[in-house]
Amino acid sequence: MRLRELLQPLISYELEGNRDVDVVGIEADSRRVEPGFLFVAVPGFTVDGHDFAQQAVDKGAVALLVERRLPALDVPQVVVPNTLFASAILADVLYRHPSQHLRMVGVTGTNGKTTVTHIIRHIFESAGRPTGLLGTVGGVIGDETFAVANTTPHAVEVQGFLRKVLEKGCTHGVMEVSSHALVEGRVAGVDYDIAVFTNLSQDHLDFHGTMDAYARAKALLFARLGNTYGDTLNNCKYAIVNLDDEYASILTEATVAPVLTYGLAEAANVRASNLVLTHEGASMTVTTPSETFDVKTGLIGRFNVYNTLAAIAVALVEQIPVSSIQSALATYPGVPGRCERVDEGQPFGVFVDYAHTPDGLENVLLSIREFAKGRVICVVGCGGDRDKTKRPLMAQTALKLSDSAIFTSDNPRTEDPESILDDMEAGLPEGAVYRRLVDRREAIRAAIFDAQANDVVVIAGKGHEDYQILGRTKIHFDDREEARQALRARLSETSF
Ligand SMILES: CC(=O)N[C@H]1[C@@H](OP(=O)(O)OP(=O)(O)OC[C@H]2O[C@@H](n3ccc(=O)[nH]c3=O)[C@H](O)[C@@H]2O)O[C@H](CO)[C@@H](O)[C@@H]1O[C@H](C)C(=O)N[C@@H](C)C(=O)N[C@H](CCC(=O)O)C(=O)O
Ligand SMILES: Nc1ncnc2c1ncn2[C@@H]1O[C@H](COP(=O)(O)OP(=O)(O)OP(=O)(O)O)[C@@H](O)[C@H]1O
Ligand SMILES: N[C@H](CCC[C@H](N)C(=O)O)C(=O)O
Ligand SMILES: [Mg+2]
Repeated sequence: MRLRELLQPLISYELEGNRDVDVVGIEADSRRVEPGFLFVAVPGFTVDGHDFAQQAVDKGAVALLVERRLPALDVPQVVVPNTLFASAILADVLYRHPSQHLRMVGVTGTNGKTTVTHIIRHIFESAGRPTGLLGTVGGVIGDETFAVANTTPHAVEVQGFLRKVLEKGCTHGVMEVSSHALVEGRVAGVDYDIAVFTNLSQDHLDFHGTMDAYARAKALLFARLGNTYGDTLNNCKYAIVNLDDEYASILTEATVAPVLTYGLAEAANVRASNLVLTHEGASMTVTTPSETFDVKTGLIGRFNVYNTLAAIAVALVEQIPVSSIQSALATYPGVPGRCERVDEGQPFGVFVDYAHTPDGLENVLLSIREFAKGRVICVVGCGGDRDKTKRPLMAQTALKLSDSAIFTSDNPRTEDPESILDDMEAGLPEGAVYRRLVDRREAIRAAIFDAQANDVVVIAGKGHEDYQILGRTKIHFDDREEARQALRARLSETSF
């Protein structure tokens, strides 16, 4: 595509050089530039991408998107105020606006995004609407899966993925939209039809600074929905918001689109009542302005009632028949690494879960306590190079809501694993009883060797992850495999 065509939707930019060069790709990492690419110079948190422009040109970049003009480079330079946002718009143009040809659902919130997007995809596909999915666990189109580096990747990856979704014949796209992505404009070129808010609680304060700024980041998704209600179905935009969350009004006030609320509160448009929560799942009655029906799901815990309601609300605005929603929920297999059972025939429960925030941990432990007949044993750690303020809170939650807490490493990244554990311990009261085992394998083993009949072991924080990041190295590590190995060893030694 010629540079002049690519730049068409940009409102304000300066360009020196030939507008007619042919651009075949866009890339913000000089190391991945190929001949014919436009290189995007991003002033990052660690280094400044402008310093790599020469390297990009040497590798064949035919144009540069920059925030300041760079001297002595013999390719056209497009100067814009914010290269991240501008590159997101250009990626949408390069991939020929895939989101405009799909019904696009974006799900944001601190916890539950992965779960809600997976349930939505399952309902859509069960109702004959092929749906591409993008999020923490990866990209999914039909039977194909694609690895991703981030929950919401860079704009070029997002747009390239959506183009694939469209080309594979999908009618819908559903994706997790992280607050980082919203602030950095990774989805600035995506035309969402439905925005969903799950909840907001403490996380990522290292990035956003305050809860207020974090909430405003989430609201960006809702601010972008237009007010085309009443148009053809393809143009209807909806905001779907958890009314029981204390931040709900920030989201509803941010949008001009019609709002459909969900929750347990009387006032919610899609409301659940008659909840029956067991170790096998949940059943509930769902009331909407026009009908009342029962649903059953294999997902455990009150928080999953919210996730289920969010997905039901989306399905309803997409006019999926209630019977289809009911049968899809009843057969939903669950999300990898979210309350995933590990069963080797032992007489106690073992769950691997992705709770990595104080609220996530509280929710999963409270849910498990509701049905655990014996003790709850919790193995948990906190990620390095991430929000430090959540560490003491997660340790307090684990101590308060479990009978035996074992603190260990999550992904320490470039931090000293022992000092992350020190941060966790700093929140604990004098005389608190817990164990500290920095080696995650040892911690999982200790929990499984400690468990007695009817106890429940919860291994929290890493869920589906099949790696551990130590320093800058990624090693293979999977909580489910580790639990299975420890269970086999235990069962070979102990007869219950
Ligand atoms: C805080 C954050 O958003 N960081 C992202 C950011 O990193 P950064 O600003 O430090 O990048 P940098 O290293 O300074 O580099 C600046 C620019 O120079 C370029 N560069 C760098 C070196 C070089 O040799 N050549 C070159 O061109 C880089 O490609 C980049 O464009 O830009 C990088 C390139 O796009 C991202 O990979 C990186 O995400 C990292 C991996 C990350 O872990 N982000 C997390 C915090 C994140 O985004 N998480 C959210 C939330 C998850 C959730 O809660 O659901 C997510 O969506 O995953
Ligand atoms: N609605 C919810 N409210 C509170 N906690 C939840 C909710 N849904 C899930 N959780 C907890 O949070 C963990 C992560 O859930 P999930 O992966 O769906 O969230 P996410 O928003 O995608 O997380 P991430 O920010 O890492 O992408 C789960 O394993 C569970 O412990
Ligand atoms: N999306 C979350 C995942 C955290 C998972 C946890 N295992 C960790 O590595 O901190 C984040 O980027 O903060
Ligand atoms: Mg996720």
